[in-house]
Amino acid sequence: MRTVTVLGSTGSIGCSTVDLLEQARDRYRVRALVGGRNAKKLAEQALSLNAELAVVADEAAFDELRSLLSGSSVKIACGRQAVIDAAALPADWTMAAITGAAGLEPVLAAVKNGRSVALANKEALVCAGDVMLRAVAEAGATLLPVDSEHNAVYQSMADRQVSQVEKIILTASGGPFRKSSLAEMEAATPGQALKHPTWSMGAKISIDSATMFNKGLEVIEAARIFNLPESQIDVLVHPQSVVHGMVQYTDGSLIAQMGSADMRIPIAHTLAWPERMATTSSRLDLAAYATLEFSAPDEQRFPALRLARQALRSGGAAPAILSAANEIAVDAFLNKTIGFLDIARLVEKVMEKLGAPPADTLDAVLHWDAQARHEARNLTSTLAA
Ligand SMILES: NC(=O)C1=CN([C@@H]2O[C@H](COP(=O)(O)OP(=O)(O)OC[C@H]3O[C@@H](n4cnc5c(N)ncnc54)[C@H](OP(=O)(O)O)[C@@H]3O)[C@@H](O)[C@H]2O)C=CC1
Ligand SMILES: CC(=O)[C@@H](O)[C@H](O)COP(=O)(O)O
Ligand SMILES: [Mn+2]
Repeated sequence: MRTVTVLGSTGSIGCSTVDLLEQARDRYRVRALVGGRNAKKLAEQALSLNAELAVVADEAAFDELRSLLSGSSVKIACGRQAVIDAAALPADWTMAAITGAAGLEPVLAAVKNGRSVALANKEALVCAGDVMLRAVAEAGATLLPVDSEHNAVYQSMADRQVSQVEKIILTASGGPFRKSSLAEMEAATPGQALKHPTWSMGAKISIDSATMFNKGLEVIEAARIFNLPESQIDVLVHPQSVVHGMVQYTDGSLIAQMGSADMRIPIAHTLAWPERMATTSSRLDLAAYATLEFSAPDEQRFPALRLARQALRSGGAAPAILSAANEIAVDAFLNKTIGFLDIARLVEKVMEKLGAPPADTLDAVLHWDAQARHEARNLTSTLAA
């Protein structure tokens, strides 16, 4: 039996992970499940999987969790430190699926165990790349990419001919505004922006897909995971989301990974790695697709890609600043405080103000994350006025 922990078990990736674990009860024992504030879902999952521990980050949700799990053998805890402590419990495999920089310290705690960490939480690697990769190396941990594009590239590099890689290609659906004019995007509502054309995901990443900050964050994530410069990471808009990522080798071979738009496929790849496990996910019916389209992204309508590439080239805290400012801007857009195109405007302004100071320690990353949030909040109120 392998032991597993799921950080962010109540979210979109977390629920897909729990679904896979429920189908393979004989192979995995659940050490800890961690949620933000959804005590009902967390309790249901903990009972279904007979988890040793269930932790809810929000202390206000603790009483509900306690009453839902009273009489069961599941231990319970709450609060930020309890989340980090749960992540630190030794588990053979940990799913890191808390959204945003809130997931950073829990991921680092899991990495320190020196086992396998399946990384969905791209913001953690974007904001603290050096710190995380150093921790992975020091602990001898294995970082397995869950993000569909990175998992695709990882699978396409299975023969490990890394020195023969010319470039990698991340595909992008183009989001709900792929064909929209700037005027339409200026007036876009949260409801429209949340409607992803191909994937069903949490709110934050759905908005990131609509602005294409998701792809920008993914370029930075790929640079960290595959140790490649920004110039060797291409983005290709592919509205069908059938091809998830590709690796072009120096001999001209282009190896791609394909699959239906179901995150249980890459999650299963990391859960069973280095073996494979069966899933019930729908199989691709390529004959049902008349065409597969590919085109270059439009950086005029989607400045997020340019900003992320700039942050990656600048280095230091620039990616952390971009990601933190984006988190605040996405919240403000969802709360209808700012408009859709204001998200990128606000991030650019915060980047201009804070630049790219050094960030080679966790404290420095957290400091610049906090500064960026502060600047972004100030700008949000200016835009709202
Ligand atoms: N969804 C997808 O298909 C993909 C997601 N990703 C990445 O995976 C991560 C998760 O995305 P997704 O599942 O969509 O997001 P969701 O919003 O659906 O889920 C987020 C999870 O994190 C929990 N959470 C939020 N804040 C905290 C906190 N402070 N402490 C502990 N737990 C917290 C939430 O708990 P609760 O709901 O109980 O409040 C929930 O379990 C993101 O980084 C995203 O970019 C990457 C590729 C694909
Ligand atoms: C499923 C996944 O990995 C998401 O990151 C997805 O790629 C988002 O879609 P976009 O390609 O529109 O950003
Ligand atoms: Mn992705």
